[in-house]
This record gives sequence, C-alpha cells and structure tokens, in this order.
Amino acid sequence: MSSRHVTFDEQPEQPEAGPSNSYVASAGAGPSIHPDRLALNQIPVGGDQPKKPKNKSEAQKNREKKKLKKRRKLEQAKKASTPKTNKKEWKPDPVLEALQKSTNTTSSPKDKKKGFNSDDDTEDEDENEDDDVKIGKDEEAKQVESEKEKRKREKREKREKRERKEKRRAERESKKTKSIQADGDLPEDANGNEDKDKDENGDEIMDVQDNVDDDEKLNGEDQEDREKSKSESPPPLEAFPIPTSVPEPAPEILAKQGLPLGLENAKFIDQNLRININDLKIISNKPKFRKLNRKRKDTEGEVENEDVNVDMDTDEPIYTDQGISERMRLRLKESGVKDFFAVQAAILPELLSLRLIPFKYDKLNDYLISAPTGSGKTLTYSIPIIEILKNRITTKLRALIVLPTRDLVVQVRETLEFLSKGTGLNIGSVTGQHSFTQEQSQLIADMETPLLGGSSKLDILIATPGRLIDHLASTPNFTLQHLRFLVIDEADRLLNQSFQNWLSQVLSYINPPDPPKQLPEGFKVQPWDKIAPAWMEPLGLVDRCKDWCDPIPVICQKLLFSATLTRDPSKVASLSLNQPKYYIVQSNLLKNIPYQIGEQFSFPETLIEKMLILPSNLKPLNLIHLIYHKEFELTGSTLIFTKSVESTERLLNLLTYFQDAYISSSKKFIVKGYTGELKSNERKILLNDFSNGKIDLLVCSDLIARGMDIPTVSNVISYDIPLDIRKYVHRVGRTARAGRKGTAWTLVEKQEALHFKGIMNTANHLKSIKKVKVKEDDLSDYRESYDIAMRRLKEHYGRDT
Ligand SMILES: Nc1ncnc2c1ncn2[C@@H]1O[C@H](COP(=O)(O)OP(=O)(O)OP(=O)(O)O)[C@@H](O)[C@H]1O
Repeated sequence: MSSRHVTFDEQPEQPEAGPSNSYVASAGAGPSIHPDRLALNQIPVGGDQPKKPKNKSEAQKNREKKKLKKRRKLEQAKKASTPKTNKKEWKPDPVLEALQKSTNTTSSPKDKKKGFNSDDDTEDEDENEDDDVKIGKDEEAKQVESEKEKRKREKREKREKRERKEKRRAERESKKTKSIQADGDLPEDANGNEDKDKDENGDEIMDVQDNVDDDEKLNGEDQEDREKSKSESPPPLEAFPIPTSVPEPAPEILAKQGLPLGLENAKFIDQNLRININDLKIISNKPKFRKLNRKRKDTEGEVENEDVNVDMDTDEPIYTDQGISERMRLRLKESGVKDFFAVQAAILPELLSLRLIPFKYDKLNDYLISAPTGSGKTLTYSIPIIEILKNRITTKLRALIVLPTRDLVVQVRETLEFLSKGTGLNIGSVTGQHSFTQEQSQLIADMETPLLGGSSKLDILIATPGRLIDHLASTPNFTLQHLRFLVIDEADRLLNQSFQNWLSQVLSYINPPDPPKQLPEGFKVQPWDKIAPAWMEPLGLVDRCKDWCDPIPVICQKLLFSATLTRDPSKVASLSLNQPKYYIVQSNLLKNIPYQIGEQFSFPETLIEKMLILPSNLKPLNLIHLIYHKEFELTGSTLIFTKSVESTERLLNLLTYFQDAYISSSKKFIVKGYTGELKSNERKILLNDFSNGKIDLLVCSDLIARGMDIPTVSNVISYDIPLDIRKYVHRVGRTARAGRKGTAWTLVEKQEALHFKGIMNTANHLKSIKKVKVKEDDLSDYRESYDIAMRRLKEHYGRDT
C-alpha cells in the first residue's frame, strides 16, 4: 500500500478510522487491559471537558482534537475495564511487546521493572506531556511534523500488522474449514461471535479482534494445536478395564475336568431301594422282536424246547422280560437273598437287558459304580455275567474279573461257582497260589497249536493283576479278544497299582491290533479258530465292505466297582471308557449334601461308630477294657486292625499273655492273628474258623480290610488309626454288612487326635463318630494281669516294649 500525505483537515476523521485507537477494547471481547492504562480513567471526561478557544491555531485545534480523541479512548478503556468482572487475569499484550521491540521504543525503568512495555503506553505518555507543556509555534510545527511521522509510522506498522494478522487469520480459517469438513460439522469461530463483530465494527473491531487473535495465538497457540490435534487425531481410545481375577472354579468342577461326559454327573441311588427278586423287570432296548420256538440242549445234554424272543431282522435271540432265570432265582434264595439291594435293583436291569449275543455288535456302555461296603456289589456283576454267558455255545474266555488280593479272588470265585451251578460255565482263577504250569493247564486247552482265536478252557477267569500279566505274556493261546465283561472290583485300589502297567496291557490284549497285524507267511486259519469278529479285519482275514461301514466294535463292557470309587480323571482316562455311566449308592440323608469327588463316601446305615481318645500308654489297657467289659457288649466275632505285621504279632502276644494271667474273667476269648506272612492254606483255615465262630478275636493288618465278606463280624476295632479315609471306610466296612448291625471302634492316641479328626472332617464324617470316655479307675481291674502280660512280652522280645 502506498503512503499518502495526510492533511490536518483530514485529521478529525482519524478517530473513527485511524489505527491510533486500535487498543480500545470492546467489553467482553477485547484483550485484557493493563491496570496502569486503566488509571487513565482518572482524567475527567464529559462536563469537565475544557472549553474550546474561539481563534485557535491549527496545531491547537489538532491538539484539542487529539485530546478529545484521547478522552473518548479513555472512556472506551473505562468501559473495557469491565472484563475485570470476568476476573480475567491481565497479561502483557504480546503483539505490543513485539512491536516495541521492532521499533526500539524505550520503556521507562518503572515499566521495565514491571516487566511490560507497549507502543500505546509510550504514546500516551507523549500525549500527556503535550497537555502539560506550553510550546512555541516552531516547536509546535516541529511537533506536528514529528506527530505526522509518528502517525505515519504507526499507521504503516498497524497496516503491516493487520496484514500479517489477516494472513494468519486466513490461514486459520482455511484450517478450520478443513477440520470442519473432516468432522462434518458446522463452523464455529474461536470466540463464537467473530463474524458478527466484523460486520458491525469493521476494521477497528478487526484490530481488536486481531488482538484477541494474538492473545489466542500467544496464549493459545497450544489451543490451536489442540484444536488441530482434536480434529485430526482419532477419537480417544477407551481405557482398558482394570484387570480383575476370574473367580476360581469350585473344586467339584475342577475335579470333573477331563472326565468323559457321562461321568460328569452321577446318578444317585437311594441306599434303601429294594426290589423283590421275583419283581425284577428287564427292559429291552430292542423293542422289535418276535417269538421263536427253538430246541436247546441243557447242561446235562437233554434237548428242550423253548420260546425265545428274536430280533425281527436277524433272528438273533433277544432276552427280554425274563428278569433272571429260575435257576438263578433258586440259587439266590438258597443264599438268603429275598430282595435285591439298592445297587442290584438299579444296575441289574441295565446289565441284563443286553444279552450274550450283542445286537449287531452294538457298543455297550461302561459302568462306574460306587456303593457302600457290604451293599452287594459282588452279586451286581456276578448275576449278569452268569445269566448272559450261560447261553454261550462254545467256551471262550468271556469274563475277566480282576481283584487286588488272593483272598478276594477265592471269595468271589466261591460266589460265582455257587451261582453258576448247572449252567455249564467254566470258572477259574490265577493268583500265583499255584504253580504257573498248573495255572496254564487250568486256563488253556491246547497250548501246542498256534490259534489266533486262543484256546480257553474257561468262560470266566478271576485274577490278581500281577499273575494275569504273567499269563498274557507267557501262556500260549491265552487271549482276551472274546471278552464280553471286564470287571475291576476294588477299582480305586487297582487303578492305583501301576504294577507292570497292568491296565494298559490288559486293554491292549482286549482291543484288536493297531496297526493291523500281518500273519506269518503260510499261516492258515483253522476252521476251529474262534477269532473275535472285531479282530478279523485287523488280522487281514476279512475285507471291509465296499460301501463304507464302521469296523466291528469290541463288545467288552467294563464294569468298575468300589466303596471308595473316585473319578480321578487321570485314572479314568487310562480306561478308555465307552459312553460310561456313573452310579453312586448313598443314604437318602446325604441327598442334599453335594458329593465331593474323592472326599465323601457312604457308610452302611446299620454301622455304629465310636472312638476313644486316650494317652498312648493306656491304649492296651483300654483295648482290654473294651473286650472284657460287659458295657460294650463285644459279642460276636471281632476284627482288630493294627498298622503292621509286627504290631499284629505284638498285640496278639500281649492279648494271649493277658488272657493267661486274667483269672478273674470266666470268659476266655480265642485270639488269633492274620497276616500276609501266613501260608495261603493257613489263612484259609483261619478265615473259615473265624467265619464259623471258632475264633473270637482276629488281630490283623490291613490285608483283609478290603472286600472280605465275613458275615459274623459284629465288631471292628482299629487299634492303630487308619492312614486315610479310604482305609477307614474299608476297615469299618467289615462289619454291618448286608443290613446287619455292627460297631466300629477307633482307639486314637491323644497326639493323633487332631490328625484323625481332620481325616474324618474332610470326609464330612466326624459327626457320625461318637466319642466315648473310659475313666482310669475303670481300668484298675486289669492292671495286675496287664503288668504280668507286659513282663512276659518284654521277656519275649528281649527289649523294652
Ligand atoms: N440282596 C441281598 N440280600 C441279602 N444278602 C445279600 C444280598 N446281596 C448281597 N448279599 C450279601 O451281602 C454280603 C456283602 O455283599 P458283597 O460282598 O457283595 O458286598 P460288597 O458291596 O462287595 O462289599 P465290599 O465293598 O466290602 O466288598 C454278602 O454276604 C452277600 O452274600
């Protein structure tokens, strides 16, 4: 812009348009005003204005105009002081500061001290001096001249400044527009009224606005940046949620982890359930059948006619509605069975509904059954085995029952032999009791000819795991491929026995070879080879049908029983169960108590449990008191459990010596000891005598704590506390069997009390055990004889006991 000469005539216009008033602030919108500038309000305005002289020189006129302008300016400044009410903090005008620097205007020391300076202030000071000092014409002319220059300079500066600011504003506007476009929103100026001010006040306001802009720029270039970043940056991310730990799953849920689906939830059977043996109903899972009259040879070889239900499609026999055979019913009645106990009533219909010849080789459900001691688990698997296998035509090994001890094998074999009388089923056992060759000859018909289907003399084999593995490894033609039943009784104990990895070995002998086996060259399958259908294909003896068909499944059904069965997933997994079903027989009273896996077991309802907490040195005397005092009614046979073979011997000796010395008692008890160190025939005789009431007290180790069924046992005494809840369950379970009454006593030394109570508490069972106290005075009767017995005992062992 070119500078033009400004005449004095033109000067009056200047207040309206000139830049000298550029620092007059508009209320509410202008920049903050320095307090010193506000002091100018002291100058009188309005009525106090000086009167104009008539003949005034141009310079005077100019001065007056200037004064007038100044007053207006002050009035406006006064108005502008209202922002104080906004409590806006005053800040030095950064534009003024910049200008001051550029024009080298010196500020007063006072202002410097205050830390601010401005062109306006300098100008005002100059003008005040104009008012105060009388000057001559020349001086006036000079002054006018300098005023002009000054004005010009100021105008130029203001123009430049305005241009700069307009440029900046234009830049800002364009940025805003961009950001608005980006936001898709309507434009909004920085102050919210920018456009309106421009229209109303034109340049002057624009200057004010410039100041505002400057303020904003210097106060708030950050603000601009912030706005920019606001419009450009993506919306803020949502804060991450505060990490919280997921609540721990309940132990019972954890315990189910890894279990097959069928085992996750057990079916509960009420311990009091009974079904008369004549009322057992078998529900067939094959409703489509027809009656067929056929001839059948009975065990004595006589031919008899019988009506059988056969499959509509295949004519395979389906045994429905029969329940149990008449022969079986008779056998059961003979052994005193009138009603089926709970476990039998619930499980027999399921197991019996699937007879020997499986329908089209359906896969059969496996079963896990937990039922209290003495509740009749042996019959639960013995009856179906006999009832189903009795219909077999040729002898193959079709049932294998695994038990942990020889004594149990003998006991179960006796039960099976009794029930299967007249069925023609062959039952045998291997326990290591006899020589290996003896057992082999009992097991196998032909050991010379290699036979793919084996050559079994037995239909049912009862075995301990160790001896079973030996035969699988070393007995020719001994095979498990035809097994229809694999029973693992006392399953929790057997699954814990890792002996030669017996379980996986047994399973590998039941399942067909995988990968398929190549038969030796020239090997001929003999017509008498009885190869299991499931094994035919893996042995390369049949081709799978052209259309897709599933391989023939193994028909072996696994049945696991125990009074303390748990679903330890690691153990259960090793069984490769097929669609397993899980049953728990328990008292109805426990119905509402959540079943904790591995922790809580059911006890016979007829069992009474008691405990004595006593000092260690009084334990033998307390035992004697229990045995001899009428109060305890220790009638019937009593089993006394100790912690070891050594303890059994020592206690047996003590009791024997005591009996010898205790003459005051008219009753003499017959006391014997039973340990694993005895020969098997000695053990058998002992157990027989004990069962028949020839022995009153049998001191023993935990060898016979599991499974042994001696109906005459009416008391069990744990002289040494059991190691864990399972041992306790099985020990006390030797009495109160099959609905009979029985009492279990536990002698707990004071220092063991906490531990023992803890064990019982974890099984939720402490409440069921009654605490009995024996006064020391009550023991005085036995003192003398006891001392004699102890002296003899010391002599016997040659050391202090
Ligand atoms: N329904 C029944 N009626 C009468 N007596 C029965 C019945 N079922 C079984 N018994 C008898 O109950 C006794 C205990 O049976 P069993 O030995 O099968 O119990 P268990 O459940 O296997 O016990 P454990 O867990 O201690 O091995 C046996 O003498 C058996 O003959």
